[in-house]
Amino acid sequence: MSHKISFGTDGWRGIIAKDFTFDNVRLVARAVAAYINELGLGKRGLVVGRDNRFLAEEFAEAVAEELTGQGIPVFLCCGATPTPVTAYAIKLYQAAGAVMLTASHNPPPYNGFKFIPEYAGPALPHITKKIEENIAKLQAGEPCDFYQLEPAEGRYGRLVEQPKKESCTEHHPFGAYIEHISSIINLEEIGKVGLKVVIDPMYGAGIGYLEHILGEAGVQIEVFHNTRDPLFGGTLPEPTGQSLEELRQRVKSGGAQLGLALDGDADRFGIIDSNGEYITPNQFLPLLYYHLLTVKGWRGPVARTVATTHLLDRMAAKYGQQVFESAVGFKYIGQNMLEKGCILGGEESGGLSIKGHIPEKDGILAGLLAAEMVAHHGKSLSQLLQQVYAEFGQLYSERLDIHTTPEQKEAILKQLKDFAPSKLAGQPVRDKITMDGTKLILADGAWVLIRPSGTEPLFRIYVEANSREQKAELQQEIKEILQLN
Ligand SMILES: O=P(O)(O)OC[C@H]1O[C@H](O)[C@H](O)[C@@H](O)[C@@H]1O
Repeated sequence: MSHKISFGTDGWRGIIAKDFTFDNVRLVARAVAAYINELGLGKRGLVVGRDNRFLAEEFAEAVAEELTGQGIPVFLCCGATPTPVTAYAIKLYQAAGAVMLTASHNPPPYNGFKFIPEYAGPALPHITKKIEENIAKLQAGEPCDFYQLEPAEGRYGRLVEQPKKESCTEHHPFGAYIEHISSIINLEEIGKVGLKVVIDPMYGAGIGYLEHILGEAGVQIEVFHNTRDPLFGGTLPEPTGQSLEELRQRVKSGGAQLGLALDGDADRFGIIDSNGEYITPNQFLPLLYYHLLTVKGWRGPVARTVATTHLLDRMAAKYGQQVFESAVGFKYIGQNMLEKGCILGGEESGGLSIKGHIPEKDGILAGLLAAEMVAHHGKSLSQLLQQVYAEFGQLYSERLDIHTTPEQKEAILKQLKDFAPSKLAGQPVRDKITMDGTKLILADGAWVLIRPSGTEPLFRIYVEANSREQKAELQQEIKEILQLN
């Protein structure tokens, strides 16, 4: 039976054994091979990485087999590998791209397939469209235009030449990635100040990274949830305020300066301050931009999505810099970073990267930057935040995730088409942006955005306001208008 396989906000996701079957994974791998060979890049090879989920090794081997079967050498990463490390390995091996098998922060029954092109950031829609077309052709029994390449030697091309388990680590991009990261982060300064950091890799592919880098730098480390568990301890591997309760407790009870968490494939970050407070991405991104501008002395634009805080815009304005706004998805941020020379790209869902790194979100990098900021300023992140608020004003932002039936979803989408209120919460609507959902900007700078998620069966309502009261009022009004109460 043929399944509809499509690449959403960030890759194809499916339930293991239902949609995410060996047959389908092999099919998508062949479609990727065809795409790479159509470009004439096959000989450069593809990196294959995978997270810690159920049957991860077996799925990665199946992908490697299909790729090598199409004449593409494979750099198979040994062990669970974070998405940003798999992406970095493309640069390291000068490969034509990478396949990353992960369902990121989705529930345990899921797995996923991300294709990362040679620029080492998430694939843009025109690329995934080509892969989807190849999938359809293969499903219909039509041949794709494979280039006739010499098949690579052995099952895994270059890597299978040394298939012994003990030599796997030699091919792990871990060491090179750490060296690269160490050239971006001031580890010396972090090591000097006697920091204590608690780390929660959420049983995911990021196990070992933050603890190794910070530990080597001389930071006192406490780590938990650092064994493989495809059931993620009964929770979701998503580092949000609600899911980081244990990290919060451990930071407070252990007198640590920071708590750092990663999602299932370590491309997203979660940060807990010394007082146990969850620092949201919308708070951390402005802090980081400020750090890059004032401490590192960098100058350059910032890339954010429509759903991300406008506090970044206020900073950019003060420093005479531009802001590039895009639809949700790090693929668009990555593109803006590459094309517009942004020094920071980030989004409210917990993804960021900076100049000098790959255009892919990286939770490990984010955690290390948080440690660098705390070490440099000798202050907690919430103290630093107060400083930023004093200079740029405070904004209150929140995202509500609303579960809908397919019928409700259709009805809301219809309603949104002509959604153009002249006022919201008593403020005139100044602007309407429809690049992803509907965003309404009010005269006083507050804004709301309503959009369907591309990764979950949800509608998201984002609000950013000038006060807590205004935020609540806007949320209530939007829910009433869309009949979501
Ligand atoms: O809001 P959604 O469409 O569900 O997307 C939420 C997030 O999904 C993935 O993690 C993407 O990599 C992110 O770039 C995106 O922000």
